[in-house]
Amino acid sequence: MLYELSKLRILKFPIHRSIPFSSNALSPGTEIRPPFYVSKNLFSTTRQQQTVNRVLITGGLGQLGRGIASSLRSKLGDSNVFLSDIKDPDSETLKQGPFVRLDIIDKESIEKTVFENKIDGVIHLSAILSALGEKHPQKAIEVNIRGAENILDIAKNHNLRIFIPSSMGAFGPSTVKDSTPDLTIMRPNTLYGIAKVYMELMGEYYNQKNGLDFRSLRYPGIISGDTPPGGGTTDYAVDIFHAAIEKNQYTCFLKKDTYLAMMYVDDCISETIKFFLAPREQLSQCVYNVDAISFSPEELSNEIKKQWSPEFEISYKPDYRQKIADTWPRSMCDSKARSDWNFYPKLTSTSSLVSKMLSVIKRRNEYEK
Ligand SMILES: NC(=O)C1=CN([C@@H]2O[C@H](COP(=O)(O)OP(=O)(O)OC[C@H]3O[C@@H](n4cnc5c(N)ncnc54)[C@H](O)[C@@H]3O)[C@@H](O)[C@H]2O)C=CC1
Ligand SMILES: CC(=O)[C@H](N)C(=O)O
Repeated sequence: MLYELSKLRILKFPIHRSIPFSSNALSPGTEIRPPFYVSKNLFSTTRQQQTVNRVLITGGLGQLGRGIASSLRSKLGDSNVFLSDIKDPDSETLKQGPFVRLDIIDKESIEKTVFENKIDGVIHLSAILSALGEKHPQKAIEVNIRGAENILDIAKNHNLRIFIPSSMGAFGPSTVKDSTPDLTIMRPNTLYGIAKVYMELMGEYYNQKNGLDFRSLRYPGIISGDTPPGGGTTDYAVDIFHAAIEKNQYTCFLKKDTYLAMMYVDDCISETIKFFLAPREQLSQCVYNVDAISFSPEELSNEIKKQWSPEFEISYKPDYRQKIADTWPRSMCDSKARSDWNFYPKLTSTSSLVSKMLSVIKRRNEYEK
């Protein structure tokens, strides 16, 4: 079925005129009412719904959104998963299910979408990633901090289950770098990391105080062959494959011995959906580390040489992203995720990752010819 953008795009707003907030502007006895879809703590502070049936995904046109939507649609039904983004989708994406154009800063439109479509779960992916955030600090604050505040507030007021990915970027230079535990020092020095820590703490606060069903996973760098990464410090581990296939050469923006925690996109998606749909009783905490593989650019390039071409050449030209990478974990301890809700990534070696990435990109290039 083709879901028409124009039908779902919020064009036919009920005209909501703002009432001047000076008491002089109101006649005595005037009642100030918020629009019908704006609610305030409709639900008791402890009630949590047991299932989710209709889900809104924000920031859904980035590296992870379409894959998460497609996997969730296979479980909940195509029409029950609403993809949204500030960007417009391509026609292929529109064919797959409902799409709404939403800016995460526009709280009123998000709340209206939630209300009108009987949304009971949110996967909030809108973000400005680490490297982009250091280049555009105001944008990072706006999207990562104000955006998270908006969506958490809506989830609290409408009793929605909410999943927001955190990141290994929530850790900082003073955090232990190997097998970083769930609970440890968190003093990140990027705007991205600071926003993630704030989001985690606000989610946990609403969980304790208002019973919000808040869930978060601290992802490592996510590696995908068919969707490009959105401006992070771990992007090299995707770019290197495209460069190898296209020109047998890559200039890496990190030093050759920079180890970072990583995960293949299929594992990220399947484990995220498992976690999002898990019964709340299975979860002993709101935020969990998840991890799969750790490698350096040199190790990755040696494996590419082995599996793709011995002629593949890599050179190193570290830039501002090196400073960010130096503050992040080489690996994270995810034992709690494994024992509580059975987190189980399938792709856990550099050689299997390289073989998977090469086959996905080659297949995609063939298809596009
Ligand atoms: N991809 C990765 O390696 C990792 C991702 N994460 C987290 O997972 C989540 C999703 O990540 P990706 O899909 O990789 O990010 P991405 O950068 O590829 O996509 C983010 C999306 O947010 C949208 N967006 C930006 N400003 C917006 C606004 N004002 N309103 C609505 N949408 C807006 C963008 O258009 C984009 O489609 C983010 O929270 C990210 O921090 C965490 C760790 C690793
Ligand atoms: C690990 C992340 O959060 C992301 N990939 C980034 O590099 O910013």
